[in-house]
Amino acid sequence: MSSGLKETKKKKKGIGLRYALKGVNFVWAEEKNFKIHSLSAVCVILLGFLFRLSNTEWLFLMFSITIVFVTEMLNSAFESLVDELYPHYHPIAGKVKDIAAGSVLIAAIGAAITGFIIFVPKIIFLIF
Ligand SMILES: Nc1ncnc2c1ncn2[C@@H]1O[C@H](COP(=O)(O)OP(=O)(O)OP(=O)(O)O)[C@@H](O)[C@H]1O
Repeated sequence: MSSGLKETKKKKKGIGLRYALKGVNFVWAEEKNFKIHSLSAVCVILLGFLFRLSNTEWLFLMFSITIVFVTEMLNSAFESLVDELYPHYHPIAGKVKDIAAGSVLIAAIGAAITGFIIFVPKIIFLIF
C-alpha cells in the first residue's frame, strides 16, 4: 500500500460516519431511482402509521425497505467503478452492471410483496 494512501486512511479514521454520509449523499445526488425509492419509503411508512402496524409488521417492512436502499447503494458503487475501469464497451462491464441492477430488482420485488401482504388485507377490511 502506498504511503499516501496510508496517510489518507489514518486521517479518515474516527470520522468514518462523515464519509459514510458523504456516500449516501453521492447516491442521493446522482441516482434518480434512489429518490424514487426514498419517496416510496416515506409514503409506505406514513401508511404504516395510518394502519397502526404491529411490531412484527414494522420489522418486516423496515427490513425490506433497508434491503432496497442497501442494494441501490451497492449498485451505484459498482456502476461508478465499472464506468471508471471500462469507459468503452466490454462484456464484463455489462455483466457486472446487469447483476448489480438485478439485485436491486429482486430487493424491490421482495419489498413490494411484503407491502402487499401487510397492507392489502387491511385495505380490503377498510373497504368492506
Ligand atoms: N461499458 C459497458 N460495456 C458493456 N455494456 C455496458 C457498459 N455500460 C453499460 N452497459 C450496459 O448498459 C446497461 C445500462 O447501463 P447504464 O450505465 O446506463 O446503467 P443504468 O443501470 O441505466 O444506470 P443509471 O440509470 O442508474 O445510470 C447496463 O446494465 C449494461 O447492460
